[in-house]
Amino acid sequence: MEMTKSSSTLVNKNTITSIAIGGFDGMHIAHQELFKNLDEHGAIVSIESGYANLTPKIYRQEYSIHPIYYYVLENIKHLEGDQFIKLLKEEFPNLKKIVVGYDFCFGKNRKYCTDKLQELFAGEVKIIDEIKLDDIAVHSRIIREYLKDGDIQTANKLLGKEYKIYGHQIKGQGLGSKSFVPTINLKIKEFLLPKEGVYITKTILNEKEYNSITFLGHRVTTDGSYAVETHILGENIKNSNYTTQIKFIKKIRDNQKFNGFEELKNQILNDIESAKNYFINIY
Ligand SMILES: Cc1cc2nc3c(=O)[nH]c(=O)nc-3n(C[C@H](O)[C@H](O)[C@H](O)COP(=O)(O)O)c2cc1C
Ligand SMILES: Nc1ncnc2c1ncn2[C@@H]1O[C@H](COP(=O)(O)OP(=O)(O)O)[C@@H](O)[C@H]1O
Repeated sequence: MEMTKSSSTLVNKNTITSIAIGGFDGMHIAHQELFKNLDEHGAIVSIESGYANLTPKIYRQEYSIHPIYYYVLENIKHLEGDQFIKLLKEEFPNLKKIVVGYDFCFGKNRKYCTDKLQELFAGEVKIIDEIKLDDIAVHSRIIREYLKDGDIQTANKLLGKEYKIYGHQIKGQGLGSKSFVPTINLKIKEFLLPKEGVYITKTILNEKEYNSITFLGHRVTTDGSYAVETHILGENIKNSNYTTQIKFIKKIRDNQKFNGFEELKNQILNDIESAKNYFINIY
């Protein structure tokens, strides 16, 4: 049956018969493997540690058709095993099945793991073996490391999608259009930012997706401040109030200090050529 995306605010918890439990920052391919084991009345129980920065809470539902219910780790981490199961049964009275990964632990001092879950829960417990891709274990902390290294392609493989951040447009130095190329300057709050450098990206503005190039880093050649700036390839777009989304595809080069604006401008024009060639070759 074709299922449509359901927000947890619209789904009655009484209808839920299966749940997957975890942190789910990233909604990566291992998380998706858990979700495949849910039935059509399945839900995601997301335990919020406060550290999520790949898919912060309000951005997570986009990546699953199953409704997500959020619980704050601080409020449940003291529970003994039986109290945790009791809570789940109170929350989801018709719960028949729980899906977790091989490393799932819960409760006081994380002393209850999958064996205890099987012992304490009267229904079915499905445990997913460790998911790896090309011998790399798929975990949000591993994906964060690849992003911090600028290895977007590996991060994207593990995510099963292009890493995407959301930001608000802010005013830049006003140098871009005059001395370089026009850019949209962004303020990014909740998302992990990849390593400083220049990236091939796609930018979504007002639901339209554009090919783009994005600089992240300290503007060591101009004012030294940290910036996230996107240039839309082949278009001149005015800054606007739209929330902007950036999808990362590939790093072109590291951040660099240039001897003057002329050199920086020449390099930016080269970067733009590389990005355009990339998009020509994939289509
Ligand atoms: C594709 C691209 C690459 C960039 N690379 C660098 C760089 O390597 N080093 C640097 O200091 N600034 C770099 N910048 C940032 C420029 O310094 C910045 O665009 C300029 O300061 C204009 O800023 P404004 O938009 O706030 O006016 C780059 C910008 C773009 C669009
Ligand atoms: N590589 C993996 N293979 C199998 N299950 C996993 C894997 N990564 C996470 N899980 C399971 O997914 C759920 C969410 O785990 P979480 O700790 O939020 O993920 P991560 O390890 O990526 O931070 C847990 O039940 C966990 O056991």
